[in-house]
Amino acid sequence: MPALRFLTPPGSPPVKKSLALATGRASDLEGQRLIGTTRFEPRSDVKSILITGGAGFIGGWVTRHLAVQYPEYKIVCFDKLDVVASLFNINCLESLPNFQFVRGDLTDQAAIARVLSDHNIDCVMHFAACSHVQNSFDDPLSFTVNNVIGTQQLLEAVRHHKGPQVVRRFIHVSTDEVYGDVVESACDETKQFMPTNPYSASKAAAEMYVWAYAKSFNIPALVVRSNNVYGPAQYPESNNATSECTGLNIRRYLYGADAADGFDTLLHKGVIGEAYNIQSSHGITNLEVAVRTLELFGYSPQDFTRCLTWIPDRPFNDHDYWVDGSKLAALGWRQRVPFSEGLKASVSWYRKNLDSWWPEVSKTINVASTVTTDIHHCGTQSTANQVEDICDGETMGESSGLSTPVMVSA
Ligand SMILES: C[C@H]1O[C@H](OP(=O)(O)OP(=O)(O)OC[C@H]2O[C@@H](n3ccc(=O)[nH]c3=O)[C@H](O)[C@@H]2O)[C@H](O)[C@@H](O)C1=O
Repeated sequence: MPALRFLTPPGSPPVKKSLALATGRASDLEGQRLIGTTRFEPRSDVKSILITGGAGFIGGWVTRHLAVQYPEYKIVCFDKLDVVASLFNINCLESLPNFQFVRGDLTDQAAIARVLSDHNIDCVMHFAACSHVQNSFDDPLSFTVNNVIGTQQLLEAVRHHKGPQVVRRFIHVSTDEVYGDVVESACDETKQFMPTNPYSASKAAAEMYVWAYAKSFNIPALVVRSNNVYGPAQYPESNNATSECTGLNIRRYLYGADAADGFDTLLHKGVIGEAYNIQSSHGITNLEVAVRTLELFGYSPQDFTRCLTWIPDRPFNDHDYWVDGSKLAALGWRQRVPFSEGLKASVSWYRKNLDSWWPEVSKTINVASTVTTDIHHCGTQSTANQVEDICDGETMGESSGLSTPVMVSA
């Protein structure tokens, strides 16, 4: 099979090593491509889609999904390949004639302009961003540079892109975090932004530029604010599966395949000028995530307390992002994968692939035998009691009767 056609702007570091590593180890995936299930009638006004951050986690799921499900579209993945990205996320596409990878940085407007023109881009899906909240407390300005200035450089390049094709759809990937803490009841897309950390502030700022460019320069934009996405091929951001705060913070988890279906639905059916929440109905506490993960690694309840340690919490930690996803549901999207099955698929995937995806990380994690989970303690209930409750089934739980995740073999 031809090697991936990686085009890199002049002066970029050679990708040969990681390319050989990537293509050489495609077999580790047993040819599996992790994608969603939806396929719509291709749009007549879209031929060539630029996916920024397409070698990352959520961007990777959407890149694989669109490249495999839509041979009618040219899919151009633009990624700077920072530490959280991996060529393994896209090397399974190497044999597809409609897929192209271009290495480049969003803050380089000229590089973006070249890609827009060289590939006659008429649709942009903007995933590239610094996304790890914890890191934004330590290095907030890099989030401004990458997420705000990077988005504006992209908008400027799109604004000035006047090739034979102009951009007809600009899908901006925002986040549910722009709302800040949403605990009392589900919020819809009209809720006021109340970002509480440097990451979510940078995403809120980026959205403001998108809406301003839409108004002033007619950028045909729609915005997506998703709950937490999880699943195979997510960079393991910390050495342990750590969970901060009391362990009782809630997140609503969406398996990668369901997220890919959500973005696919919005690519084909989303209305320009609108924002859409992607809502997961599976809310679960950090502590329960940790306990469920330990169970999947074969630990028994008496081991849990030994594996759970408390470390300092984030400066501020949103308790929940309870969003209402009715607008997207009205377009026909449904969440399919229950958290229990998605977590099982994820754990099994990491046990098989972690050491090849991110060798430098896997050296610090002995995935096979040790999963220690750090829980931030600022609550009153002791770990043991909380863990007991979870083992006795007193948990957030999840809706049942959803089908298993889809993995397409080559
Ligand atoms: C939609 C957003 O999802 C992600 O942000 P979020 O902070 O909600 O996700 P995390 O996975 O970083 O944290 C979830 C939850 O677990 C705690 N935790 C996480 C990682 C870790 O190493 N230890 C932890 O204790 C954390 O305190 C949270 O309460 C995504 O990163 C973001 O881009 C989104 O847009």
